Amino acid sequence: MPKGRPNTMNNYGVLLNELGFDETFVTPLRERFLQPLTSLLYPDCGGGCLDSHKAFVVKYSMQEDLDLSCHYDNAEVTLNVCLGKDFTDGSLYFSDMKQVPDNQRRYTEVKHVVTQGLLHRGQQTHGALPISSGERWNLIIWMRSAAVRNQICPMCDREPELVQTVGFGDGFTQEKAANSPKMVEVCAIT
Ligand SMILES: O=C(O)CCC(=O)C(=O)O
Ligand SMILES: [Fe+2]
Repeated sequence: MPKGRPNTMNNYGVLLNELGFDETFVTPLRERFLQPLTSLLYPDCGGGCLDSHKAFVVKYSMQEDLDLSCHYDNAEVTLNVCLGKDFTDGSLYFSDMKQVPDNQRRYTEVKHVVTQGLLHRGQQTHGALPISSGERWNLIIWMRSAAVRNQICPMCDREPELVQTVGFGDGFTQEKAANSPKMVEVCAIT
């Protein structure tokens, strides 16, 4: 079965839509359980009107990716769940929102506990430190709000130019008919 990379940063992992998990698992999780929380926590960045997502599992091991460099997500709000397995080190770190210049950013390390989920703004810069043994697997859900990203692309900070696609694409929509097809942005960085 052909298999895509989870995103352009991680080399190892799996996209959950390729396993058919969107309709059965991720969409109900987002709508029923995550959006009530994100509405309260992140009303400033679309937490109350999330309407699509990109979900994937990332894998780190001694022979594969060890860490993830500092970045922001193609998301308004992100859920990151530590699935295990056994590993040492590999903490997450968080810094300021992407608008803060590199040389003024402060960093906080967060030890991620297996089974626990962590919500954060997608545009807050973050990364994962190298593991020093074992395997680290995380479920990542990049949640998106068309109402927010249709105004300005969160990856290039410009007005989106749209091309038609199937599925959620990168979460942009053409604000015409309610049932208009989903669109993907041409400069997508995922
Ligand atoms: O490995 C992690 O826990 C972070 C993954 C991440 O930040 C991402 O995929 O956007
Ligand atoms: Fe990320």
